This record gives sequence, structure tokens and C-alpha cells, in this order.
Amino acid sequence: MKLRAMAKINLGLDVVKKREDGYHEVRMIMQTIHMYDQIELHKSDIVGIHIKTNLPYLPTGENNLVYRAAKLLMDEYHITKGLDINLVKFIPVAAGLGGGSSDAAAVLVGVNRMFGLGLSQKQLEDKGAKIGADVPYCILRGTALAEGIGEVLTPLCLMPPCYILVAKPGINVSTRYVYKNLDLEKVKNHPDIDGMITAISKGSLTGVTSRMSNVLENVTAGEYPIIHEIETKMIELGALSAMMSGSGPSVFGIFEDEKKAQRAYRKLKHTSLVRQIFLTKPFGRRGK
Ligand SMILES: C[C@@](CO)(OP(=O)(O)O)[C@H](O)COP(=O)(O)OP(=O)(O)OC[C@H]1O[C@@H](n2ccc(N)nc2=O)[C@H](O)[C@@H]1O
Ligand SMILES: Nc1ncnc2c1ncn2[C@@H]1O[C@H](COP(=O)(O)OP(=O)(O)O)[C@@H](O)[C@H]1O
Repeated sequence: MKLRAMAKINLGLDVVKKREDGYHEVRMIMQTIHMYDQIELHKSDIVGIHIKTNLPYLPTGENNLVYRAAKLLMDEYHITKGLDINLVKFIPVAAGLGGGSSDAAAVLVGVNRMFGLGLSQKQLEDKGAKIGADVPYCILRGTALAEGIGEVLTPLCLMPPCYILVAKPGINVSTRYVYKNLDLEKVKNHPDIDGMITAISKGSLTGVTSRMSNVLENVTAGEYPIIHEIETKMIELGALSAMMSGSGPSVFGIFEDEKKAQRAYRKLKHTSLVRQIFLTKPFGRRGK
């Protein structure tokens, strides 16, 4: 069985409060983008979950989120057959693009289908929350409001058509570190998430881009000024707006004009600012 695990960006990211358990309550506008990892699942007679991946530095045991996703369902439903997972990564790792979460989401959907478990999408989303805060959204996909720690989802209509330039600089950032170093008292300007929801419902691209804001950017860009440098370059090259995705360090720029987006892609590709760069588009919800 072949699956596609789609990447996401956060068009808006607000942190509302810190919980007792260290997790943060968020209000985020999530958007799936047309960039994906390929996953193949095969039943096997050799007991256990066996992972192969094209990235030698990724864990292939229980520290890989695809392992955890498969094990969660296989243990609960007493599946004794073996499972081979071939994971081909294209989504940059630890980049703020939700690659690991989306791989886990795809495996939950795939194992459910492959072994005929009959779980609904909502049931899969609930199980996904045990693996990571962004996993339920990665099952839903499309444009959505994510609240709680990311798992309370409200589907929205698809964001207006546009071109999305995603650039990852050659630095790595841990999500845990970024949340830990966020000082909420210092955040003076919270994103206008409700205004962005209205703009999406009206189909106004500039209404969306004028409200793009991410409170985690203060933490990551405070340490890595390269994030602001990439944003400035994207704006110079015609992006309506540019912002860091999730906990970073990837930056995305939203373009209305395809030619400008392609030119920006070509210009940025050969600078020392970026390690990986992709020109992509918004992607809709599962089953839509
Ligand atoms: C920042 C965001 C924005 O979409 O994405 P990424 O940058 O990771 O892609 C998410 O909130 C990341 O969600 P996800 O990556 O699933 O988080 P998890 O694996 O559940 O948690 C990793 C760590 O981040 C912190 N964490 C995560 C989510 C949250 N709402 N509050 C937190 O404080 C916790 O310290 C946790 O130990
Ligand atoms: N299938 C996977 N793909 C990518 N990273 C994974 C995977 N499973 C576990 N990880 C670990 O999770 C960490 C965060 O990965 P990723 O989901 O790509 O980042 P982000 O949460 O910033 O979008 C990585 O450092 C990696 O070691």
C-alpha cells in the first residue's frame, strides 16, 4: 500500500497559555502544502515492525514516529502479522513542516485500511493525539483552526489559491526547546487568528497574508537572524508576506504571481541563506 504524508505550514500561530504539564495551549491556522514523504506498507510473515528509510540518520526503531503509529494500532487490535514500512523522506526533517507527524498520520490511516480495522477519521485523530500534538491535524489536512495543544480541530474552507515558497536554512531547531524558551509575558502582539478565519471565508488572500504572524518566531529568530534575512529577501522578491512555519526554522513566502514566485525560487536557491527550497501550493482536505 502506497501513502503520501503531506507537509504543513502554520499561517498563524498564537500561544494562549502554558499548561501545568508544560504543554502550551495554541490557536493556529494550519495549511497542508503540496510536498510529501512517500510511505509503502507491506504485510510480512516476519513478526514485528521493520522500517527502511532513505535518511541514514533517522531512527528506525520506536523513536521513529511511523513505528509508534503502527505499534499503537497493531497492539490495540492484536495484529500478529509483521509490517514492513519503507519511508522515503522529501519533507525536510525538524523543519517546522510537520514531516514526522504527517508520516505517523499516514501510517495510522494506512494500517486502519490495510487490516480492515474500521476506525473512523475522528477515531484515528484521537489515537493520533497520543503520538504528537500535530498528528490529528495531519490526518484531517487542508485548512483548519487547531486549538487545545493542537488536537482540537475546526475545518475551514481551503485558503485562496497562491504559490508558497518554502525555504529551510542549514540550521536545526527542536520544537521542545522553542516552546520551553517562549516567554509569554513578553509577547505583546498576538496574531489576529479570528481575522484570518474571516479572511479565509471571504477568499481574501491579502486578508490572510496581512495577518500572518507566529509568536514562536521571536524565540527561534532571536537566536537565528537568518530567518528574518530569508523573509526580507522573499518580500524583496515579491512575496505578499513571509513568515517562519511552526517552531522553525523553515520560512515560507506567499506569492499571488506565479512568475514572481518562480523568480524568487531561482534567486534564493543559489544563496547561502537556504539549504533546501521548494515552490509549492496549498493542498485540500482528505477526501475533498
Ligand atoms: C510548533 C508546531 C506548530 O504546528 O509544529 P512544529 O514546528 O513541530 O512542526 C506544533 O505545535 C508542535 O507540535 P508537535 O511537533 O506535534 O509536538 P509534540 O511532538 O506533541 O511535542 C514536542 C514538544 O513540544 C512542546 N509542545 C508541543 C505542542 C504544544 N502545544 N505545546 C508544547 O509545549 C512540548 O514540550 C513537547 O514535548
Ligand atoms: N518519520 C520521521 N520523520 C522525521 N523525523 C522523525 C520521524 N520520526 C521521528 N523523527 C524525529 O522527530 C524530530 C522532529 O521531526 P519533524 O517532524 O521532521 O519536525 P517538525 O516537528 O519540526 O516538523 C526529528 O529530529 C527526528 O529525529
